[in-house]
Amino acid sequence: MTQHIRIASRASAMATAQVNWLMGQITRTNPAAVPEFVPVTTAGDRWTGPLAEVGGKGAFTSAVAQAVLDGRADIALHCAKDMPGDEPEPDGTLCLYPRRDDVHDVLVHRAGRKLDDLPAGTRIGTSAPRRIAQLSASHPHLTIVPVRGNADTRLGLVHAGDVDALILALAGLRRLGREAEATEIIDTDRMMPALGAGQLALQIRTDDQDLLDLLAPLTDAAATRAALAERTLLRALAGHCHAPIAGHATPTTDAAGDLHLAARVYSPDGSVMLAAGRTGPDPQTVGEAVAQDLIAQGANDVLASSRRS
Ligand SMILES: NCc1[nH]cc(CCC(=O)O)c1CC(=O)O
Repeated sequence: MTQHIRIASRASAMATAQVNWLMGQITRTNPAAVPEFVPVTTAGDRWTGPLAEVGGKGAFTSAVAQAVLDGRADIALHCAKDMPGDEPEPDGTLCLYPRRDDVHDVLVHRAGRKLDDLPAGTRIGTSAPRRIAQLSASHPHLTIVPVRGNADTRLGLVHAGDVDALILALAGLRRLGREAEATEIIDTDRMMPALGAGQLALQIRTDDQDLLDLLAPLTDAAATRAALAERTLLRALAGHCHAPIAGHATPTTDAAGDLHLAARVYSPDGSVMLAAGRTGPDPQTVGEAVAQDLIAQGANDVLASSRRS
C-alpha cells in the first residue's frame, strides 16, 4: 500500500536540499512511501529587514510547524538551530532527530585567507549575535557587517565584493553543495557552535503512530540525546538562534555512555563570557544543570543586555 508523506519546509535552496535528502531517506527505508514537498513561505522569508520585526527567532519555524498542526502536512522539517527556546512547543507534536551533521562554522574568504591572517578592517559578514560576540572578542580589528538572507544570497555578497568574508555553518554549505568555498574550518573552541547546529528536526503529530514507525530507522540515538540536552538548555535560558548563546553536547568516550554539554553566554561585544559544562547520563538533567550554572553566573542579566542593544 502506498503511503503519501507530506513534508512541510521552507523553499530556500538549503531547505529544499534538506527536503530532497529526507525524501531519499524515506524511500530508501520504505519503498512503498511516496514523499511530497509542501513548500511554506514564512514571514522571515518575505521580510528583509530586522528579524525582530516579524516575530524574530520563530519567524521561520512556526509557519512550517503550523502546516503539520493544520493537517496540511505530516512532517515539518526544521533546522534544530532555528527552533526557538522561548516559545511554547505546540501541543500534540514531537521531534525526531536524524544523525547530526558537522557542527562547525567556517570562514569563506574571497581570496582564500584564514581568520588569523586577515588584516585590520577586513569586512566580515554575519548577523548572528553568537558569531559577532565571539569574533569581536577574538578578532577585534575586523569589521563586522550585518548580512541577512539565505546562505546562497550571502555567498553572493562575497563574490560581488560587498564583504570580504563570511562566517557560515559548514553543514549549510554542504547541503548547498558549496563546501569547497569554505576557506577555513573554525575550531569549536574559537567559535562555539549554536545549540542545535548541524541538526535537522522532523516534527510530527504525536498521534501519528504509522509515521513514527516509518521514521524510526532514520532517528539517531546519540543525536537525540544531544538535541535533548541542548534544547533543555535553550529553553531554560529562554534563548533562540539570535541570542549570543553557544553550546555543544557530545557523547563522552568512556564506557558509561555519558554526555557532556559545554555552553557559553556572551555579552553582545563578547567582553563578557560565561561558561559552564556538565557531564552525566541524562540529557535533560545535564541541560538543566548547565542552565542553572549559567544563571547563577548572571546569564539572565547578560542576555537581557543583549536584548536591549
Ligand atoms: N541561521 C540560519 C541557519 N540555520 C541552520 C543553518 C545551517 C545548518 C545547520 O547548522 O543546521 C543556517 C545557516 C548558517 O548559520 O550559516
